[in-house]
Amino acid sequence: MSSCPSHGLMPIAQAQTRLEQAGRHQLLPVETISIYEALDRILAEDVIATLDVPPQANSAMDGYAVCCDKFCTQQPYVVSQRITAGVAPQPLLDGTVARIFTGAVIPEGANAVIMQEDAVVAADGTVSFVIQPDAYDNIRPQGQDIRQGTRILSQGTRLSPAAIGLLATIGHAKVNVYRRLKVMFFCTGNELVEPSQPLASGQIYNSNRALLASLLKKLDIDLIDGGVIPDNLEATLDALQQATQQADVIMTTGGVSVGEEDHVKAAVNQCGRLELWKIAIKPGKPLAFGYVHETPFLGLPGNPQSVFVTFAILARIFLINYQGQRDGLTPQFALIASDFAIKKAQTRTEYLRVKVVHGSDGLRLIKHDNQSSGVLSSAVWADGFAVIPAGQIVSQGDLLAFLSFSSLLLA
Ligand SMILES: Nc1nc2c(c(=O)[nH]1)N[C@H]1C(S)=C(S)[C@@H](COP(=O)(O)OP(=O)(O)OC[C@H]3O[C@@H](n4cnc5c(N)ncnc54)[C@H](O)[C@@H]3O)O[C@H]1N2
Ligand code: MOO
Repeated sequence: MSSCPSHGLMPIAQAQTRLEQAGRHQLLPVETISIYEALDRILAEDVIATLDVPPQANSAMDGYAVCCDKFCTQQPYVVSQRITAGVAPQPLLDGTVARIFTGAVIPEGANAVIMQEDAVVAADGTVSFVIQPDAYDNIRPQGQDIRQGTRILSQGTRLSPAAIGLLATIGHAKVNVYRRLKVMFFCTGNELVEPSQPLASGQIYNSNRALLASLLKKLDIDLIDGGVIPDNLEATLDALQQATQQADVIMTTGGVSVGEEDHVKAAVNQCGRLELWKIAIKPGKPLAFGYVHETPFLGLPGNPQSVFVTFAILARIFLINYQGQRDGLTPQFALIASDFAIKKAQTRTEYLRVKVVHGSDGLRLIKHDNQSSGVLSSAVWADGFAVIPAGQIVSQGDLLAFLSFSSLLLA
């Protein structure tokens, strides 16, 4: 295990690269599904358009299709045909106009559409116009959206509502995607009690189970909830080994620190190998990554806020790469002025829970007073994380990288 020599901790960027490479090394099978089931799934092939969209030039307005060469605004025109959306028009007769509606195909011989608001219909049914049209006015040309033969979506795209709409635009009812990633997850700790059960002295409610399940669902992961593993090595070994039969990836919370009641690391070392441990991240330092036999394993620290941060900053990278995602891998961040100061530099890069507020001179980041790794309420209050790189102090007004929760969690 390589690590940062000064503090025995691996820099976050190095851990992220290792996790990305490990995730890319894995391959999921491909399946064909309906586009109506495909939201948030990962495309397993490039999609090439087999037709132009729109397939024919059509009208952008309700009005009249005209030929604007030799056009005269004073002249009354005979309306020689009526073209509605969905029908094939006849060629436009010389010296006439066609009544046309939005989305209807432009007839051969017409090269502009005049809106009906700019037309005057006489009692005899002829039409004159108050404007002189230019060629292509109010015409949506063939292939304006998509040209036949172009790649419209790339392998590795997470299918958004717009991407699914685009597949339908070119007539695809089905799409090839990677099978959903199966993650089996466990919480560890003798102190844990499930919500709704009575709480005895020394016990706490298991919040990581609900938290981690929700974080995984955000990535469209197929969950297997393994429940709680008690704090002993045999139970931990059993649970991890059984999980290799059921899941693509195993995740745990807790038990990765240095106390003799922390058995997860020891169990992974016994039935597999640990590749990463101790990252320069605050909170979340004891994040562990390795393999149980050959099944990838992610051990998140037990503190609920450490679960949230290590999931968003580290585990997510491994998971989305394993899912096959190759676009949008880097969360978007904004640089926003800090409304607070940090006078003491840290040895770990810190992810502070902050809110974005409107100050008199623009946006500002305010931080919650309680940044403890055991605290979840400040994460509900916050909009995202401000990143304070290891070794840096912050003065009021400094620009900080702000990562919104939505950019981190919507994959
Ligand atoms: N001597 C040292 N002690 C600790 C170090 C260290 O470097 N030296 N690191 C600290 C840091 S940083 C962290 S983070 C924690 C991580 O410890 P573990 O991953 O072993 O987690 P646990 O000890 O099992 O639990 C920590 C904390 O979180 C609570 N917890 C655990 N699971 C849940 C759950 N499912 N729901 C709610 N809360 C949970 C648990 O009760 C503990 O309070 O280690 C430090 N110690
Ligand atoms: O790294 Mo721990 O998560 O600071 O509390």
